[in-house]
Amino acid sequence: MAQNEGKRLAGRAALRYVEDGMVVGVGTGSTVAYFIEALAERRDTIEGAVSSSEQSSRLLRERGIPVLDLNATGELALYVDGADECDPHKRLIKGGGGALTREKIIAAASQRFVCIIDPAKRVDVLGRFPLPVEVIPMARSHVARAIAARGGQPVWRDGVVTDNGNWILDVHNWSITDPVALESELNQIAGVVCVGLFARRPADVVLIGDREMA
Ligand SMILES: O=C(CO)[C@H](O)[C@H](O)COP(=O)(O)O
Repeated sequence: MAQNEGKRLAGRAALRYVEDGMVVGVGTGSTVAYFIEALAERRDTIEGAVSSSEQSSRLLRERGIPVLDLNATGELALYVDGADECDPHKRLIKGGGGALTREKIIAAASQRFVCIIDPAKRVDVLGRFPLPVEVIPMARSHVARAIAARGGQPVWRDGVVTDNGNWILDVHNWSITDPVALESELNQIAGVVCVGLFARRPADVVLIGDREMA
């Protein structure tokens, strides 16, 4: 299956989790763009969406879907987002699109996290995709040294500024055998805003193309 077709199928398949009257949490990326396209067909039946990025907010508004403030909506029933990697325990690497912090906030505030991926995103062990870490700009070198001391190879995503005004380090060559422990450990480094590991709060449902992962 071509990768884009897998993304399109997954984006559409997530519609079956959308219920009337919902406020839907919406992630970021090319797979999510397909979901937003499908969600537009339901725009008259839902209340609106909470968006994880300026990019998704723009797409939602273009499709006539109201973008709501998470501070006003309370907890959400559903969050739909893509991922860069997914292991057999539904733990994820996210943040290839740079929206990891807002994505993690919405995932934490949602009862059900439906992750939509194409088959190429499945891995046995996380870490082939470089792990994104959002950092406060003045802490970039400090965090990079701390990560290097733990065996990772951080590379600054030079020129990229997140929606929160921060920078991103992409950590290469890490075979992440204990993602829950690593997520906790990296969160302790001063200057780290968010780690793109979604292991402490994994996805609840993973749709690979239009098929649900067991
Ligand atoms: O985490 C993300 C953005 O921060 C995306 O979900 C991830 O990068 C996958 O993107 P795509 O659907 O374009 O392959």
